[in-house]
Amino acid sequence: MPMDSKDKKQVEKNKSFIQSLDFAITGWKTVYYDERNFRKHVRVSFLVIVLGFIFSLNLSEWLWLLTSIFLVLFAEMLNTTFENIVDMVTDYHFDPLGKKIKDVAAGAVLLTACFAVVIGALIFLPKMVHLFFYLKESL
Ligand SMILES: Nc1ncnc2c1ncn2[C@@H]1O[C@H](COP(=O)(O)OP(=O)(O)OP(=O)(O)O)[C@@H](O)[C@H]1O
Repeated sequence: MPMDSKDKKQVEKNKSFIQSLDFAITGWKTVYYDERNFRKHVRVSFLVIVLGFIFSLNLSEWLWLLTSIFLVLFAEMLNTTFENIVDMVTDYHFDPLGKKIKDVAAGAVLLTACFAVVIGALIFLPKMVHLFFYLKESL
C-alpha cells in the first residue's frame, strides 16, 4: 500500500491543503495498486475515452460517458473503503453484518457498472452499426 514514510504514523488533522491533497492522492494510488477491479475499470475507461475521440462524441455524449466512468470509479473506491473497515473491525473473522456491508457495497459497484454499460451501448452501438453499414457499402 503506498504510504509516505514521513507521515506514516500521523493521526492528528492535516495542517495544510497541500498535506490533505497529498494524502488524498495517496488514496488514489492505494486503491489503484491494491484493487485489481479498480485497475480493470481504469483500463476499460481509458479505452472507452479513446473510442470517444475516434467517434467524435458530442458534448452531451461526453458528459454521460464521463459521468458513468466517474460513478464506477467512485463506487469502487467506496467499496474498497467499506471492505477495509470490515476487515479492520472483524480482524478477518466471519461476521454476518460484515458480509452484509461488503455485499451491499459490491452491489453498488455492480449497479454503477450496469449503468455504464447501458450508457456505453446507447452511445456507441448506433455509431458502430452506422460504421458497419458505411464500410459494407463502400467495399
Ligand atoms: N469478515 C467477513 N465476514 C463475512 N463475510 C465476509 C467477510 N469478509 C469477506 N466476506 C465475504 O466475502 C466476499 C469477498 O470479500 P473480499 O473482502 O475478499 O472482497 P473482494 O474479493 O475484494 O471484493 P471485490 O470483488 O469487490 O474486490 C464479501 O463480498 C463477503 O460476502
